[in-house]
Amino acid sequence: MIPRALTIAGLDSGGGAGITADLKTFHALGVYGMVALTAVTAQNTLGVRAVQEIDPSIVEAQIDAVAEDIGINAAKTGMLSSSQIMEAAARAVRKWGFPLVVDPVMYAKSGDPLIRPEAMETLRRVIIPIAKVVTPNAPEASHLVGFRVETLDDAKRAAKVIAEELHPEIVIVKGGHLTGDESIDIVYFRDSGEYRELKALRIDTKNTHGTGCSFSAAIAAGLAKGLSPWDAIKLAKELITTAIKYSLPLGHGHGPVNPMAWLELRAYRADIIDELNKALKVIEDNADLIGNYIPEVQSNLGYALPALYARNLDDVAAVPGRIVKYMGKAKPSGPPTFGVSSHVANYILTAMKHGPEVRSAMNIKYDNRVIEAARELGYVVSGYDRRQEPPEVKAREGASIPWGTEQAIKNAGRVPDIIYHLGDYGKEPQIVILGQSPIDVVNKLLIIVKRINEKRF
Ligand SMILES: Cc1ncc(COP(=O)(O)OP(=O)(O)O)c(N)n1
Ligand SMILES: Cc1nc(C(=O)O)sc1CCOP(=O)(O)O
Repeated sequence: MIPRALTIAGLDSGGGAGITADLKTFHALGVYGMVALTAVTAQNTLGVRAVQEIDPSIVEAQIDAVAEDIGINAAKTGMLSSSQIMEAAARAVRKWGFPLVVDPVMYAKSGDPLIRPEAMETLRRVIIPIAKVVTPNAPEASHLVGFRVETLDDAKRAAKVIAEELHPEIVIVKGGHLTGDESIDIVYFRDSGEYRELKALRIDTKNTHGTGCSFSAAIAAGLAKGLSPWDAIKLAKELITTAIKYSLPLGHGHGPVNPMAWLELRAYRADIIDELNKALKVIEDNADLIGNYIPEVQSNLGYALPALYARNLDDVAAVPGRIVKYMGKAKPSGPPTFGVSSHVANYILTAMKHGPEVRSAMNIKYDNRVIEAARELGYVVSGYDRRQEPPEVKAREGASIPWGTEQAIKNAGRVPDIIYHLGDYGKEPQIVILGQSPIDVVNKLLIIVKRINEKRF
């Protein structure tokens, strides 16, 4: 049966934190998500404007309702703003006995408070002691222990104090607010007294709204799936690092992290390979026609992840060993794979900066008839002169094609359908056909080639 997890948390109307972040995270990890809503916040990326707490008896009733009927394999708490809500949640947790991850939410990213001052003591006395895992960031840990947590040594000391004084099984003092090239979380196991560290490269972004929510939800999802606490924590660190890397630049403040990236990246990668395979089949079905247009350097057909995810050459799939000319026919050398193209991938990544929907391209042999036919057919054609390439660009590995593509886009005033160059010393002239998908590119090529063939007779 599908694992089931519950979030006991607040609603962020901006969709970045609270229950919406939690549900996205649960589902990204293949866990069915349920909600016990504790508060409605009128909130966006800039701050919290208003809060309406839910009646504590309704919070408890929500937990009872889903526990009785659907079952809860693990849960997490987020915003618990009052002592009464905390007492109600704690009663239900004790009654049903599921493992609990506590994100001790105190302030929003904007600095606005999400807990009543008098509830701080209830958080310490009632909620944290029933946690399997508690996940304070450095400022939250400081509030819980009464000293400033600014260094890794402070974080270690705070984790031990929280475990010994408040009795959760595992304490994670998160490193997001600390400094250094790496974000290091300190994990402390109360029973064994053991410390472990979780490290990830620090990602330079202001769009971190919902980080703590998604991280704690991911741990709860891992526990719901039956992972050991340590495996659940490691999985959560991977998910949140991906969610921050691909966070969304929305709003004017701290944009939301993107837990769906965990799922979307896998789905898009599979889809891209499928689409390339379909287009390569069309090339093989027209191998004689297309064989005449394979250049000396061979051809490649590339397809990039959507703009949010396309950062470098590894995010573009193409044909390893390229599309060769064999016995006069076009023949893909191998199955489409990510990270195997540099030339075609660079055309695509540069074009995407100007037209994010243009995610595919194929290079063919330069032939003046292709340029003429493409123009007659109404395609936008634009060239660049490799001989004009500045020496500093030439000297930089991999810089020539981005430079040339920029020139061609500038000349056309938009991303063209066709980019060509007439070569340089030791560089074969090329034509590159661009499009939204590999099928779009191959269709353009076939339309052009058929037009040339029609004109011959
Ligand atoms: C309703 C609600 N719950 C929790 C938060 C905290 O989220 P955020 O401000 O992004 O901070 P972390 O998730 O990183 O701790 C909130 N703002 N609203
Ligand atoms: C070698 C080469 N040069 C091209 C140019 O346009 O200058 S296209 C090309 C072939 C494709 O290369 P890849 O497999 O790295 O995409």
